[in-house]
Parts: sequence; C-alpha cells; structure tokens
Amino acid sequence: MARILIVEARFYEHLNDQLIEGARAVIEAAGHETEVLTVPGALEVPGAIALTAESGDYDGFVAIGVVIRGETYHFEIVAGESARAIMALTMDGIAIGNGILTVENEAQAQVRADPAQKDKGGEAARAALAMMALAERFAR
Ligand SMILES: Nc1c(NC[C@H](O)[C@H](O)[C@H](O)CO)[nH]c(=O)[nH]c1=O
Ligand SMILES: CC(=O)[C@@H](O)COP(=O)(O)O
Repeated sequence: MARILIVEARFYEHLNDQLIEGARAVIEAAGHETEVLTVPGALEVPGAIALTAESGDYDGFVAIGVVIRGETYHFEIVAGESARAIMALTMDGIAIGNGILTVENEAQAQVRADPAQKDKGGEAARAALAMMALAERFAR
C-alpha cells in the first residue's frame, strides 16, 4: 500500500473539496492511503511538496488548487510559477500529479472540479499513480 500526500492550496474551499473528493476516489480505488496537507495558495504548493518529500514518508503527491484570473498580471505568476516549480520537482524524480486548475472564471473551475464532470482531481491522482509506477520501475 502506497502513501500519497494531497497538497492543497485552499483558496476556494468548495472547489477544493470536490477536487480532493475526485483524487481520493481514484487513490483509494487503487488500494492506497491518502493524507491532506493544506497551504495558503498555489505558490506554496511546490515548496510544501519539496519539504515533505524530504521526509521519505510519501510515495507520491497530488497538487490540488484553483487559480482564477483577476485584474492583474498576478494570475500569470501564480498559475505559471506554481506549474513550473511542480514540473521542476517531477524532473527531480518526485511523483506528482498536478490538479491545480488555472481558469478564467469560477464557472470553468466548477466544471473541472466536479468529479461527475471533468474530474481534474481524479485526473491528477491518476497521473501521480502513473509516475509512481515509473519511479518504482526506473528509479536509480
Ligand atoms: N489568486 C490566487 C492565489 N494567490 C495567492 C498565492 O498563491 C500565494 O498564496 C500568495 O501570493 C502568498 O505567497 N492562490 C491560489 O491558489 N489561487 C488564486 O486564485
Ligand atoms: C490569480 C490571482 O492572483 C488573482 O486572484 C488575483 O486577483 P487580482 O489580479 O485582481 O489582484
């Protein structure tokens, strides 16, 4: 049984709850355990994964959050930099599925958060499981 840490940027609570529901359903159906760690926003997710990965306590990670465009350039920073940093961690061999939504409005987020619709939380969990399998097969 693997241990998977869901690191959530709890910026929009009702959307995160749906994303986590979808992720947990996939992970538990695969017979693995989950734990949830909450950080303030998407910019804190990569650092939290880097810190917790050091412990060796987790076999994989799912990043969960919602970034909705506002009036300023900050959307590009939050969306782009969190994705870039998460990608950098995967290049270091950490098994991560990225379920941080980067959308124009709440309606787009709702469709993607809902496990009965686009289920991006479940999609991210499946990606994490796939990367864990690769790590097990090819880890140096
Ligand atoms: N606007 C959103 C943010 N912004 C907050 C940042 O992620 C970060 O917590 C802050 O800049 C302090 O370092 N975060 C989200 O997850 N979603 C947003 O829409
Ligand atoms: C993605 C964001 O950081 C955004 O929610 C912030 O809104 P604003 O650009 O209007 O300050």
